[in-house]
Amino acid sequence: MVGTSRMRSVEEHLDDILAGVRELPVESVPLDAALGRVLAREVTATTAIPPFDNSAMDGYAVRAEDVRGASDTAIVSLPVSADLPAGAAADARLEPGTAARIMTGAPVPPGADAIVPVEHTDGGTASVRVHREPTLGAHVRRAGTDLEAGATVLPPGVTLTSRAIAAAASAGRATVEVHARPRVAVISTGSELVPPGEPTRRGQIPDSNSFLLAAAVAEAGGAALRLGSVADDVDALRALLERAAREADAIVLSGGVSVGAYDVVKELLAPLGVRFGTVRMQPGKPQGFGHWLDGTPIFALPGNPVSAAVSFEVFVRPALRRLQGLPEVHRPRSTGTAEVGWRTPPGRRQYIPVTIVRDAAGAARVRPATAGGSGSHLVASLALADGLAIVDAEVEEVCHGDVVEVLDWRDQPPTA
Ligand SMILES: Nc1nc2c(c(=O)[nH]1)N[C@H]1C(S)=C(S)[C@@H](COP(=O)(O)OP(=O)(O)OC[C@H]3O[C@@H](n4cnc5c(N)ncnc54)[C@H](O)[C@@H]3O)O[C@H]1N2
Ligand code: MOO
Repeated sequence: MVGTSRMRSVEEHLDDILAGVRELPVESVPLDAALGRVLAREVTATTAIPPFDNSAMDGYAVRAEDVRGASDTAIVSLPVSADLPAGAAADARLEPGTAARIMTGAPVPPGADAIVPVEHTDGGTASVRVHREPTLGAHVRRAGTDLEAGATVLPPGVTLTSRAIAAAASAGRATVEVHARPRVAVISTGSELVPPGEPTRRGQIPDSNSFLLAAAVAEAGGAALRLGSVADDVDALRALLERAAREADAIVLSGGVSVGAYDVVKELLAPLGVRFGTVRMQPGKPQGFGHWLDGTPIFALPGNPVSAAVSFEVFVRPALRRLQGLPEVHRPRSTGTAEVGWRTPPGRRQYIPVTIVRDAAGAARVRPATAGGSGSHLVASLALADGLAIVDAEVEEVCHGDVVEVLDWRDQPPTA
């Protein structure tokens, strides 16, 4: 349990979250709707791929021995005994001493063991003059050379790309079994918030978090339901949460989790068993996680925009990947060299937005992206960041030339 007395580690809080979410059910979707979805059951080939021996060239199917030695000075002439366009169903044997005109993709007739490309002939239709000898098996694409019938085309857990969808189609599948896409309700809390574009009076600011978090949900493969912002009012928040729980598989809130007098998120949710506490990280110190009355997981993230972005990356994104049945919930990490020095908070792991420049060999150089360093309110300059540098709690200062851990937002691109 997150105590208010003791700061927990990032890992402790994340373990709680991952233990508190379950893979969503499996559904069957047509290939047209499969992009970005996570495969739940393996796809096997209904037939061999390719399903039959076929020609890789427009030309003539022959018995290689019938045209052995053919050259510009020793032209071999054969009668054309069949015409086989792609899609031809004919399966008559190629009679010795004849050629079948054949197009790319058409089934190679039994008995033929080489294709002579049309360029090596006179292109005749009644008979054909061959002026180059093919090697045995030339330009014949054998059945099953891509995959044998029954073989695994795609294993469970893969995110379906355009290439993976093509593989499923070629395996004779019209639908695939995938995990449901998590529907995630996003709610900002705070009486100071107004929808972007509307006039603000002193004290008010545009709600950026609900847009940040909804877009981040989509980037993580979920379907966001952005319910906007709600004032610091318990009844209004309760009504919105009831709707969110009905319509979504998870709820992400921002704001109202610190120690302020109007932190309604805590006021409403703590009595329901949602656990609030502090995590040894910066930004993102105050965190809440638990479940609504019907079991819908609720993430209560801090309201500062950089804190919300970092908290989503560190806690919500892994959970959304778990809900989708992805085997790896973490984004890959690498390292980078600090191009400038910066201060880090004592006793808390720092997640600082950085620009990342890679040299030709892939080595990364990083520098803080937000002009004011790691200030958790620096939402505008957050847009300049390529990722986060992660600095251990024990480190008090990063010096020019130090190697730091790097999480690159450009790695593991959106699942949809
Ligand atoms: N006395 C203390 N005060 C604070 C502490 C603390 O330990 N003791 N912790 C600070 C830290 S760290 C953070 S992070 C914030 C978290 O506060 P809340 O989650 O309660 O968030 P709010 O107070 O509602 O807002 C904080 C900040 O962010 C702005 N904000 C909120 N929502 C949005 C939004 N949707 N779009 C754009 N900006 C938003 C809000 O206006 C505030 O400026 O608490 C510190 N305080
Ligand atoms: O921890 Mo707060 O999240 O610094 O901004």
